[in-house]
Amino acid sequence: MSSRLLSFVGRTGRRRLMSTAIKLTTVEVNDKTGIATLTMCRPPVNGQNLELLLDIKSSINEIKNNNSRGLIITSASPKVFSAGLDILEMYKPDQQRLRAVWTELQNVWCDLYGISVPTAAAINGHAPAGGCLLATACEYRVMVPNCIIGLNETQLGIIAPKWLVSGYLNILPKRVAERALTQGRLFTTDEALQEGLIDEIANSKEEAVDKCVAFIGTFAKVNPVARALTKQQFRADNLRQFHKEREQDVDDFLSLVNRPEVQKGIGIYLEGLKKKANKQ
Ligand SMILES: CCCCCC/C=C\CC(=O)SCCNC(=O)CCNC(=O)[C@H](O)C(C)(C)COP(=O)(O)OP(=O)(O)OC[C@H]1O[C@@H](n2cnc3c(N)ncnc32)[C@H](O)[C@@H]1OP(=O)(O)O
Repeated sequence: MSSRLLSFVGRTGRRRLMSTAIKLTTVEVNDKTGIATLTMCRPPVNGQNLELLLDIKSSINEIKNNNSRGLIITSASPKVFSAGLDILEMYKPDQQRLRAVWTELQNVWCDLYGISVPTAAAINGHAPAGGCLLATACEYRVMVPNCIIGLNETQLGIIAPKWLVSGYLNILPKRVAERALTQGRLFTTDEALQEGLIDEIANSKEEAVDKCVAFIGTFAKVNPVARALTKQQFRADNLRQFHKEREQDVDDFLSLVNRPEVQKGIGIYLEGLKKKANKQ
């Protein structure tokens, strides 16, 4: 949860500042279907800063504990599912915070990847890098047209670690995954469907959510315990490997991000993003 200072005029006529907690995610459970929708709400692009990651984690845990029949993840932004890690967290970073950001990204991934209920991503906008990570941790993906999705880390001079790549490898043939990762390729919606990175295209967010609901509905007559154990069987090796390496992975991430040439690259990339945004 992040906090914001609200200014108001109190009874004495003096202006006061009040700190309020703002959640960057919402969870809504549909009474009829029992399916929970987790919506990311950090405008403009759901950049994954520490606070958003903490809220996603707490929402996944809420869904784990409220007997929901399934989880759909989506975004409140009209054009972007998530732009991935907030690049400002990686540029000239505070070391303790950077460590916490990466640890929470790991937590979000393993909670979403390992949750027993069926999961689906209603990708209602662009989903590069960490956005793609969230989508590929799910069991099903529906995306709106004319957007991009993929792991573009090499374009930023950083390397997606094995646990992050495992979502890709669950979905794409190894050959396609290797080429896409080494190129830092971002797939258009049509290309993503063609390669199997997404399962369906929908014309709107509402249609994407409906298609996710239909996917989760396919398990209605399947024993949920048998389903969950089967899912775990498929995902256990990746999770075991991740837990073995997670601490080393945090150290590797920090030392990579702190390299002067990587800092320089991130700075240039950020400038490019800002220039592009100002031109629009
Ligand atoms: C061991 C090491 C392992 C490393 C593994 C790393 C794993 C994950 C890393 C990441 O997730 S790195 C993040 C990579 N993300 C990107 O490269 C996406 C960059 N963004 C875009 O391409 C576009 O913004 C978009 C998502 C396609 C959306 O385009 P749109 O035209 O709708 O919006 P913009 O005008 O470009 O942006 C609006 C506004 O947001 C700022 N912004 C965009 N993305 C980010 C971001 N990831 N972090 C921080 N800020 C971002 C952008 O600069 C604009 O800001 P203003 O100029 O308006 O202030």
